[in-house]
Amino acid sequence: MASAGASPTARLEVPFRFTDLVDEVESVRRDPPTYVSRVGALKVPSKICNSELILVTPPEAGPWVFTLAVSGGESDKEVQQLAEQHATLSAEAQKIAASKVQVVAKLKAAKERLEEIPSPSSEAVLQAACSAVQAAEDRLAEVQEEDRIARAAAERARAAQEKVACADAYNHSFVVALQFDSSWPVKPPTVRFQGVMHHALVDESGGMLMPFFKSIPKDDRKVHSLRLILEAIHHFLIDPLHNWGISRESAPSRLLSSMLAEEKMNLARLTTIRKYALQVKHKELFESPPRWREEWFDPAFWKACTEKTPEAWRAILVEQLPNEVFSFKIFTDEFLNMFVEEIFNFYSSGLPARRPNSMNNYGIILNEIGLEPMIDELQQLLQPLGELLWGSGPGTCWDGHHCFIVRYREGEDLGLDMHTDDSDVTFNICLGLDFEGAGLQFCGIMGAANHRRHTNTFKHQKGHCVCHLGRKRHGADDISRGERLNIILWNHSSTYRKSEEYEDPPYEREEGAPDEVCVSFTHDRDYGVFKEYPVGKEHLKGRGWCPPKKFEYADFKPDAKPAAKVSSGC
Ligand SMILES: O=C(O)CCC(=O)C(=O)O
Ligand SMILES: [Fe+2]
Repeated sequence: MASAGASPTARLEVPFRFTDLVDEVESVRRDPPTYVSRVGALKVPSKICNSELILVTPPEAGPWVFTLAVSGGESDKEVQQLAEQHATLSAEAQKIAASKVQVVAKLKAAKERLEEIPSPSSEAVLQAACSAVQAAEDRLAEVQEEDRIARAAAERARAAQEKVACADAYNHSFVVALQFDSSWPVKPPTVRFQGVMHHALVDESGGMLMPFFKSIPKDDRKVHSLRLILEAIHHFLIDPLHNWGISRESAPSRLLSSMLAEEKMNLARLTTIRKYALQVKHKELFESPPRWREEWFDPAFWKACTEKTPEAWRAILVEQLPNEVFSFKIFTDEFLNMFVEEIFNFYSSGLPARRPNSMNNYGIILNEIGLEPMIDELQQLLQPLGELLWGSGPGTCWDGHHCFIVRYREGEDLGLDMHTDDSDVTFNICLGLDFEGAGLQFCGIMGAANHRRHTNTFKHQKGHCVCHLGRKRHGADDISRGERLNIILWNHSSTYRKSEEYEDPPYEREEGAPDEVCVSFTHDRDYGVFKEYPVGKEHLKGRGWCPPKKFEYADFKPDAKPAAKVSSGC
């Protein structure tokens, strides 16, 4: 928990009262600041990580998590005006610099003329030449001063413009989770950006750092208020250095350059989202707030979502492998057709899209094209299922996701090498289109003695979802005909990721040689013993990490690294 270092007296004067916190939340819901949207409910998380790094059910007294979206829009008017002056001031500075060049040339010419005057010359001629040199020197001094002033003004305007560019890079609604406990309002809540956030001044998981908490203004009672915290988040998005109480001039240059690099990434992402917003095909997928329609879902799935009982969820599940792999029908054809149309519309827009990971070369990250709010909602619809299947760990408290499309067809990617996901629980939904082959092969859980032993094969079916732990080894067989598109949703739980189970999972010695279908050319040290490296992937030979040293099965033989190419020397 971040501490604002409040005095013990204040703690006594303003004790924690849950009803006060609820009142503050409800006041924000009734009358939100212009930069706030998607105000969620105040919820007790289903699990917390205790001091022994074990996930436990929280006690009665909180914590409480409140999520809402805060935008960095409405950038400072004064800064905006300064930015507008930038063009004028730079043009002025350029003009002055050009006239300085002219005056320097004049001075040079006047000096040369003076030197060329023959020695026995009239006093008047000499006098005139000296005056010309003097006048040019005086003018040069004036222009140099003007030049200095104009350059400084242009530099100030440029810095202001940079600030605006920064505000533009964060002029977007970011979902933040505030976590309160009974030290409120003496101490602030933790504040964490839940979605994609490229920013140099937040930690790896999107959490605000200490200087943010130190600078939050307090109310008349000298304690925190929810509105002041929201205002501080909004200001952080507009001008983070000012929010941290650091002037741009005194900020270390390494910090400035990493801020600029992150701003650029965020701006590039928002630029694609903003441009695509003008050419989307199905506006209902991009509504704010997002709204999933009943008719998009298979009726039994919708029933489970609305009934919210374990029985209703169990009724739709097909257990592909006990406790490890499940499937269910999720979408109707109406939704699938619309969604696929939208994806192809994005492909044909020609807008840049980052690839989901190093293995999928033709996918699109859905959070990068403006679908993040929809996926947030989908994740919340699926959360009870996560709780039901893996609620003591990876299936609990999902508060982040990486969601993307994978595409396979002739001439592009055909299948996917064996791997595990950077996901706590993965949902993999088949959008179609029309294809043959492409079985999804499952092997063991990473670190288990049978990690590379085949467990089952799942056959993708249009509109159906298969779910499994991210640590379960899996890979897709090559497609033998047609084209396949799937939505892959990787769910992340920041609570689970703090636990020892996640941080330091057990790792066992492999029980024996792997099954051929389970070996991976990107991960394994012995792939070549079982299969030929695919064409173009030979350089990976001998570079894998799995199984790690000391965890190899008996008689394990690693692949040798390919011999370095010897230059012919000519
Ligand atoms: O193609 C598939 O069905 C599997 C994709 C997958 O596992 C992944 O992208 O992580
Ligand atoms: Fe995967």
